[in-house]
Amino acid sequence: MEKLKSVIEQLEQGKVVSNTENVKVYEKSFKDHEHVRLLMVKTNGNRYIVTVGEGTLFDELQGKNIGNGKVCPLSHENRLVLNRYFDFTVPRAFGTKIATMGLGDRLGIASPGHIETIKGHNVKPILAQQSIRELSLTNRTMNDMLDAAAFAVFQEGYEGGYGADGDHIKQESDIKIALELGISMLTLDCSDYIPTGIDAKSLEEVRTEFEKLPQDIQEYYNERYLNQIFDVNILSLSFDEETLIKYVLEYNEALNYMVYVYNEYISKLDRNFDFEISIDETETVTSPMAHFFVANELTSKGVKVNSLAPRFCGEFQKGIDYIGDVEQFERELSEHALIAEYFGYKLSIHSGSDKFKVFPIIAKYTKGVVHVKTAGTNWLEAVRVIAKTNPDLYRRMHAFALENLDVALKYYHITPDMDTIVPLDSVSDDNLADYMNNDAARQVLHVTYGLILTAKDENGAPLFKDEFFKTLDDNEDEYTRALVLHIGKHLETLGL
Ligand SMILES: O=C(O)[C@@H](O)[C@@H](O)[C@H](O)C(=O)CO
Repeated sequence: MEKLKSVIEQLEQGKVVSNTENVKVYEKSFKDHEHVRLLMVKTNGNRYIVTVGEGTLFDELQGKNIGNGKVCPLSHENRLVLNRYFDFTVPRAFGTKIATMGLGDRLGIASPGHIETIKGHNVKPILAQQSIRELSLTNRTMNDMLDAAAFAVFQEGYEGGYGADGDHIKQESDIKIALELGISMLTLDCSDYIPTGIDAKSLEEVRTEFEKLPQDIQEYYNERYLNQIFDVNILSLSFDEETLIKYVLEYNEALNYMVYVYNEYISKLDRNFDFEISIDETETVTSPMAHFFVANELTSKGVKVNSLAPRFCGEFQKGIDYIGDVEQFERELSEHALIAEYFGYKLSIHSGSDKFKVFPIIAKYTKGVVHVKTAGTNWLEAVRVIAKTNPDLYRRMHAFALENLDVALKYYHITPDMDTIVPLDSVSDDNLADYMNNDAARQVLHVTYGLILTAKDENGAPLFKDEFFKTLDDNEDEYTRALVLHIGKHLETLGL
């Protein structure tokens, strides 16, 4: 702390503060706000906001008084203070007219690199984006995610606006918490309400199930869809009995939940908000017709969505390129895009990490109005930095990931070809980062992140976490460069 005395003095005198041997200064964070000066610095691996001046902002920030100033940790309480005084640190909604990119940060340290990455691109960043699955696997809270993003925008002096997505939320209790904490976007995951296997059933089988639904529901759907033609942009859609019945059986319950959540929570918010519907994390592929059916029902019930994530044909597995028939994908995506445009929301592409084969197709049909989510690839870039800068740690993490893969497969669907992973003892330190160019190794490291970050030794001490964060902190510029390169490639291929 004493090392920060001279920073305080220089701030008081209105001097430009520069790095010293012991203190890294985040120059872009400097703010002079109503007689209070603030600057973010790092010393001994810890970041602080150093402040001098007088007034309520100075008084409200909590920290240690040194000389005439104060050294404030990046605590949750101090984040709330920044939110009250600096609007740009508060997450905001972006509506349906501009592209947005979900930049999930499982570590809470990637956002400075993401902010650098989006410069010069036509996209707004959703810097805070974590699913309940990710938060529980990493032992983090929604507030940890929000704090990290707000401090990152402050550190980088980024005033262009960012979003915070409560991603893949299923339970009502989690919706309530996330909304109260100030998220600007909610991704409602309806997969628990979408039964699988309906598509494979015969007309007779599904008809029997349909007839078990209340009479008024059956009539409602029959009247609305049978013997009708729907003109959707250049598409002309009509439903036969079997198709309609299957969609009703697949989506009726999910639709009820979407409508309920919208009426109960989203429509009552007194702030702009991005509401996303996700029907992607299920084995039931969303055909363009099914997409239309869901969207048409939502619209008729007054539900306003900002984006919708279908389950596309083929496979969007985590951390690797698209698997499947690219021509079929193009045909279907073009229709999904027309449907989204017709209803006035953005198509949302989940598991958007590394889908380079299909990004140009997505770019062509969504014409710069799309939402793409990434998360795992940002973690994998951190792992790449570890492989380059701390080979010994990488080796231990890699071995641990292979040993514990089975546990991680309960949470993620991946199909890595394990035979393509070169044995660790045959790879020199200089080549360890090449594992991050091998699909199977990427996937193994991708899905085991939670296990790696929470593993403990026999004394209960973190097995990797502390060393992992220290290594990345010592190499923060390297991590930023890696993200600029890799996520930059995403943005360029997406034409954003
Ligand atoms: O791993 C997760 O739970 C999330 O990051 C993803 O499912 C997220 O919604 C996503 O699609 C990131 O690519």
